Amino acid sequence: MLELRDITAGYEPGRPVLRDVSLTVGDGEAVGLLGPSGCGKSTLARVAALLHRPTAGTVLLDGEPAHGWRHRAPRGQRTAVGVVFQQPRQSADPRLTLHDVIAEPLRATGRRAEAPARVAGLAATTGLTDDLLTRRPHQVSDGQLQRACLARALALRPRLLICDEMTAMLDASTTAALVGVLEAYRAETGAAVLAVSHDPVLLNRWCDRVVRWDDITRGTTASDRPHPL
Ligand SMILES: Nc1ncnc2c1ncn2[C@@H]1O[C@H](COP(=O)(O)OP(=O)(O)OP(=O)(O)O)[C@@H](O)[C@H]1O
Repeated sequence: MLELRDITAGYEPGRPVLRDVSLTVGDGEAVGLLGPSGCGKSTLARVAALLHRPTAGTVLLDGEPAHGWRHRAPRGQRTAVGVVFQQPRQSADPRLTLHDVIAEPLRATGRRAEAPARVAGLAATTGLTDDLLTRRPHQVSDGQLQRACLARALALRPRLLICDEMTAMLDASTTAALVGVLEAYRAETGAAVLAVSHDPVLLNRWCDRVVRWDDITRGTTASDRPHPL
């Protein structure tokens, strides 16, 4: 489903935060990626989701190399992948109602007509009531907003879900609810998952296989570099 080959990526020329990282997620497989804070997990997740262009290496989705990132990614590749980030408030437009947050991918792909039925179904799946759907992000809790972000990630029925510390800021019951939603979605659709976290207990419970950052990188990482004084 997803193959990351010798990925090098960063934010400033000549200063990669990760180097020569390789990782594969098979069809229908749930892979956990475990690593310390700051090593580059989120950066790699963004590369895998075609949101951040690597400086070197290849991203393959279903064996097809990716050539475009963000809005330049081909629609077929972009819509095959759903992403949930750690901070829902940074990834949801504060002007939109939760209904419209969830419907965003449908609107962006010209499928607006499907939104009412699809959003209602996703809201039920993720435990959002009609009342919450009419509110804006600042009028709901982090957990409620993250439920909407997960619903948004599922809106186009992705075949790969990338969850970057999806539950890091949530309480135990919301964490269990969201992981339950994902497991039900996988059971129904056979989708694959790449779950990024620094919590081994969660990843071991949730994933078929857990890989450690040190096992997938051959080069130095941000955390290896000396900090400037
Ligand atoms: N937009 C950015 N611009 C510049 N540097 C960044 C940016 N995002 C991340 N970095 C830097 O890249 C390095 C890796 O960050 P990244 O968020 O990928 O790590 P992480 O393993 O996901 O960390 P955490 O577990 O704390 O979320 C860090 O040194 C970070 O400061």
